[in-house]
Amino acid sequence: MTDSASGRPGGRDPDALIARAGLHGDPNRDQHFLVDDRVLDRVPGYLPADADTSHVLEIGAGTGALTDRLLAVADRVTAVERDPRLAAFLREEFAAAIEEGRLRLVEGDALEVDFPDDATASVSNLPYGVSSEVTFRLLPIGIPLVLMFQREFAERMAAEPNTPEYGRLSVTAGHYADVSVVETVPKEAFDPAPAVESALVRAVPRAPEYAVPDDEFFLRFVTAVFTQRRKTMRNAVRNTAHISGLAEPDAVVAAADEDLMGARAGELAPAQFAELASLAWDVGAPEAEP
Ligand SMILES: C[S@@+](CC[C@H](N)C(=O)[O-])C[C@H]1O[C@@H](n2cnc3c(N)ncnc32)[C@H](O)[C@@H]1O
Repeated sequence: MTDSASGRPGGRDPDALIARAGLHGDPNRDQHFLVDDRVLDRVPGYLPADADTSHVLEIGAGTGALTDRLLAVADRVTAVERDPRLAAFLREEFAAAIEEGRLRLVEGDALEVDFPDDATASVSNLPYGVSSEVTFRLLPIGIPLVLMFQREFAERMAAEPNTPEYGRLSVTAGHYADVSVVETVPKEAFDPAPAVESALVRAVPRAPEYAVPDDEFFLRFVTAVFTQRRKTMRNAVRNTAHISGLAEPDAVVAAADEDLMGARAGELAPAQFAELASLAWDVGAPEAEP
């Protein structure tokens, strides 16, 4: 593909896009545009080889540098952008793709707009201020994701038990998908440069290797006990009933395996949380709304 506006080989030049948009990224609006062509060109390739790219969803399209690369691999792209100035620019810059029905631009907040029902994958350089909320809107859809995060967040998402990074985020993200960090990205790859390094994560959806009686309760239970990660599970289960919604936390502690109750949350594998959450569901009298 050639950048029709710049004549460069490859996708549209990210610096030229910013110049044409005529604005500077505003960090207060989570605007850090990816300007390293090599990174941009690699991003869509992190989708699994067998991913269906018929309809790719992009959150936070900015000046469209990634949108352009997505249009090169996808049949259709839906791009969400909250900033009206960027949305207006994208409509002009990508008028041909919009006209052809290959690009749909949704101007609005990614936390509020409806995502398309038939999206087959999402590839996004996320607005970091809402990356967690957006990710937990995307994960339950069950499509492959390639998402850029702050590096620390990415590493927490992909962490294994018994590491400092392992926590609520690792277990809850891992409930929906196999999560891995596929590339770390330096600050200089962005304009303006963010305060911290970034990383690209791939999430491949799959059913968890354990069963839980209720997804919502499982996630709530895990969230609750990790608020007391320095305590034994025995104390964490007892002290966090107001979060997990357990009316009878002592009954859970009494019925649970001694070894599990003596461990700390950071030492338990997802399947062990599932075992405990199932027990808690049966004997702990969870309330619907804590
Ligand atoms: C990190 S920039 C990425 C821009 C572009 N995709 C790129 O890679 O250069 C995030 C973009 O998300 C937009 N944004 C910020 N908050 C948003 C929200 N709540 N909903 C939708 N877009 C948002 C910003 O205006 C910005 O364009």
